[in-house]
Amino acid sequence: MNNETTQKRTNYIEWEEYFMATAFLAAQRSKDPHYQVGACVVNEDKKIVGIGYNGMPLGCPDDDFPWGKSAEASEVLETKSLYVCHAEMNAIVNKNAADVRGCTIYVGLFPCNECAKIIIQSGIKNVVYLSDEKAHKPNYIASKRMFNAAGVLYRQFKPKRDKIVIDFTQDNWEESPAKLRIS
Ligand SMILES: O=c1ccn([C@H]2C[C@H](O)[C@@H](COP(=O)(O)O)O2)c(=O)[nH]1
Ligand SMILES: [Zn+2]
Repeated sequence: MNNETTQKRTNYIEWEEYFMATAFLAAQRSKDPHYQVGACVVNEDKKIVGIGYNGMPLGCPDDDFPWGKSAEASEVLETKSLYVCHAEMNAIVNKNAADVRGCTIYVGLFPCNECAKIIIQSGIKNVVYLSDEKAHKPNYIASKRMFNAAGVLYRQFKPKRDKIVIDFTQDNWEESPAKLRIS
């Protein structure tokens, strides 16, 4: 008996899950011991045109620059804050399209004021974020003020599932095709 299925799969991830998961995968490249942030820029045709994560600038070795955060004002040069490129900035400068006007940026953490400025100036029109845990801080309040004034729409991503797990072990491709566990 031929039990080949002719129906399409139904357990596939939705576009928004795909873009946010791409941002989260990029975040796994981050060397920041406290925050791993990823960002994914998507155009109006649902094509990914830029990906980035928080990291040291090109030519600034991860092992030579500081990753600590708190310090006396006199020691600020030995904190990451003066050096790290934020995920949003990297995703925008890494773009593989002429520009990112009208795009949506998917990001794990609501953008800070510096990223908000770059987002606005680049022409990105929508921000989809997961965490807003820094919302009480002045620079994040400033981000919302600028987005509101500039007409950049922002909304929180509400995941329909807790996990998307990528598993590279592949015993039998046909019997268990995509080793992507969704829960
Ligand atoms: O818009 C943002 C804000 C922060 N990040 C990254 C940069 C740092 O590595 C961490 C923590 O930020 P702090 O300013 O030290 O709190 O998160 C980012 O990528 N994008
Ligand atoms: Zn930022």
